[in-house]
Amino acid sequence: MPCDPTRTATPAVPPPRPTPPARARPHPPAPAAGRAPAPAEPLWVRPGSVPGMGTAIAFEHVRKVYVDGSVAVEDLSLEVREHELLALVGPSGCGKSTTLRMANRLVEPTSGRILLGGEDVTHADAVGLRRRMGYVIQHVGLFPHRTVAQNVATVPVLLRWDRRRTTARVEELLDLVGLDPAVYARRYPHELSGGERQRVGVARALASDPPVLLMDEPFGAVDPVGRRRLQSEFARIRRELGTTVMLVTHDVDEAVRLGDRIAVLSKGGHLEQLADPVQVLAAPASPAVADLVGQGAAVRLLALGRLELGDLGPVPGGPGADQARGRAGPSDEPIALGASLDTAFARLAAASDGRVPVTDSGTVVGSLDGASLLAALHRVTRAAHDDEAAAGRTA
Ligand SMILES: Nc1ncnc2c1ncn2[C@@H]1O[C@H](COP(=O)(O)OP(=O)(O)OP(=O)(O)O)[C@@H](O)[C@H]1O
Repeated sequence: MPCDPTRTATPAVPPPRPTPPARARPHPPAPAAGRAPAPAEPLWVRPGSVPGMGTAIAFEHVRKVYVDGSVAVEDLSLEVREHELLALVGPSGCGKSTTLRMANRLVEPTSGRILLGGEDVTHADAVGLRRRMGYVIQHVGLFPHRTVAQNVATVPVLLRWDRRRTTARVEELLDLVGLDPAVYARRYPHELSGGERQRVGVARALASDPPVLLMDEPFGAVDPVGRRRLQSEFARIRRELGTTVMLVTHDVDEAVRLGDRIAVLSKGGHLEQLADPVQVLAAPASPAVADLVGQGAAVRLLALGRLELGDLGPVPGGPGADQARGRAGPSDEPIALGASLDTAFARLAAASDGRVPVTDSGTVVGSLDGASLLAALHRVTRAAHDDEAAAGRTA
């Protein structure tokens, strides 16, 4: 992950945030027994929000040429919507990290404009800008001689929060990322596993509740199982906080699992496609995207598609049903309408007779077999093609 060597990612003090909306998070985490009471003001003020409400970050014709003449990003225009997670994927060296680092000016753009919440920050004070954005990188960069609690408290201390508020915040964050403060707060980074260090890095980046979080291969140093767990926990945290996230990853599965939208880049920061995960998988906009999503696209789509009524065969035992095969046996546990297609696939594979009853609010509304699963997959793919075509018409 190359960068301008003169620049650092020192977290610092964010400007005051606007008064939170009255619709604060409905269930703030309760402080654990025996801990310092939570301060009167809510620690989490941003409710989980729907993406697409406005533009959080806009890149306008941004270009980066490094001092040795390498053109990392030729001419990139891209918008990150408020509250969405935009995943940047693409082959090694295509300019993902450069793009991310231009957002917080760890790398200075050569030309073009970058807007944060509508404000042109291309020439704003870079340190001040970084104070408004969390930043998580693969090798977390925890301070080795500070405890976990001190690491997480880095920004609150810079913000001169009082001790009680800082302690409450640190404990809340550690709870949030699944590390028991009683066990972990006093440990040092070398006393943690890679996955635990990664969690501390995420907690530290979230400590001041930044509206925007930049993440560069944040789970890259973790083994596949731990990575999967971290991803789902992070997805949950993000849903709760409504943080806007720009995530760089090599891992298409990670982009599909976490991204509201995916930006596929090719060499020179060329934007090949910017679309939701289903569209990228089912309707790749160019051979470069098709190449990136590869042979696994159909399997990945299974995880994204949902079972709908129109996909189903007749109700087992109902009119028109194949009576010989139709009735659900005790081992054929029904599956709910709206279940993900990969769950449906797994259930079907285990079914005693290749058919699974499907229920809606407890009532059997149809049955699932191989043909219906295929129909569902085709439906998802067709819809993605239609959406992509519509996007092309309006572009
Ligand atoms: N400080 C630098 N000086 C010169 N060239 C650089 C510098 N940083 C990056 N580059 C070049 O810019 C291009 C884009 O690099 P960048 O790190 O943004 O790509 P990437 O897509 O994040 O790659 P990876 O996935 O391998 O991390 C590459 O060709 C790289 O060699």
